[in-house]
Amino acid sequence: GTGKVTATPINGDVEYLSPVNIGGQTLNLDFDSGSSDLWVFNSQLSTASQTGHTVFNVAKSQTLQMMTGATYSISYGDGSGSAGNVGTDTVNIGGATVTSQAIELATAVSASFVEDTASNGLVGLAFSKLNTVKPTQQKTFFDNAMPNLAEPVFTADLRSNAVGAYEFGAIDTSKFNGTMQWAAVNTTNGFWQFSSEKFQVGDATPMAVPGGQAIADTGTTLMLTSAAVVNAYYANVQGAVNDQQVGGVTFPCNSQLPDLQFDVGGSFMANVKGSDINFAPVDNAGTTCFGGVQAIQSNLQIYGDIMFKSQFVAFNGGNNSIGMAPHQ
Ligand SMILES: Cc1cc(CN)n(C)n1
Repeated sequence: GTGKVTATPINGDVEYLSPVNIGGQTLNLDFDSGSSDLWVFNSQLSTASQTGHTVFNVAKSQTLQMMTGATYSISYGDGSGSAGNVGTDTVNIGGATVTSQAIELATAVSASFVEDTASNGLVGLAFSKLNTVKPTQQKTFFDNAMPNLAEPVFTADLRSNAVGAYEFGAIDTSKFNGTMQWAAVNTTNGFWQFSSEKFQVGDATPMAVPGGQAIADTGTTLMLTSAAVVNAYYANVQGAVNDQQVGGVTFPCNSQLPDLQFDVGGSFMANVKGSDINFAPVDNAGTTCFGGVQAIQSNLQIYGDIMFKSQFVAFNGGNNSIGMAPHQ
């Protein structure tokens, strides 16, 4: 079968939320190709933590079965996290259904999750080896669904300030331009990881990347790469400054940002539109804007939603490859 759900941008494309049916209850969740736990806000949480959220009511599901002695605890690159117990239930994502999916039920969530009332949990879509359930590690929705999918794939069609889609089991060729190009994924670290050794602005000299590896991460808002690449890119932008106060590079909102090409698997260069690199204003007047490409100190670069807004991406769990093509 196949399944398709909307991916709705929240608060200026900070995250994208999709409806998921769990045991008959529908919650808006954040699909995260950079982690491997499916966890939800639920009726076990303190009233304070539940405030503003749609929670999964553990008493109301006819099909929820608690997994005795199982717990989870996860923390993310941005310092957020959650922990709790575990059950299994039927999960239906736009028609793709798994009857016994591990549902991780938060009993504690970090402040940033409580404050983010649009999101009621995450659906981890990286590799199951990263799943945090103990004593028995659990499989992701995609791993469980794959045998029954028409094709062992899911795609991310994320749009700038517009509703996009996640689809399981099919690649909708009407959603992208030209031929999709594919690269090998290295699953050793449990991510959708591929080699990405260089960036290029226009026809300038390509910039090398330390470590030369990147992950495709729908759960990260920005595109995070080396400081050297970030500085070289924004050197093309009049008035760009690295503003410690704000926490990264800003520039005048009316800047003409150049496109940025990045290497995928050593086999092709994919493009990020300059317009997508203008992430958001930092001041009320909308004079100064925050860059969508920012620096991290890591040999593993993180290509988040800024990249997905320019590229339609297919994740192939059958042969562990990643496909990209410019959105239609
Ligand atoms: C909640 C969450 C998910 C991710 C990316 N995997 N981050 C950085 N934060």
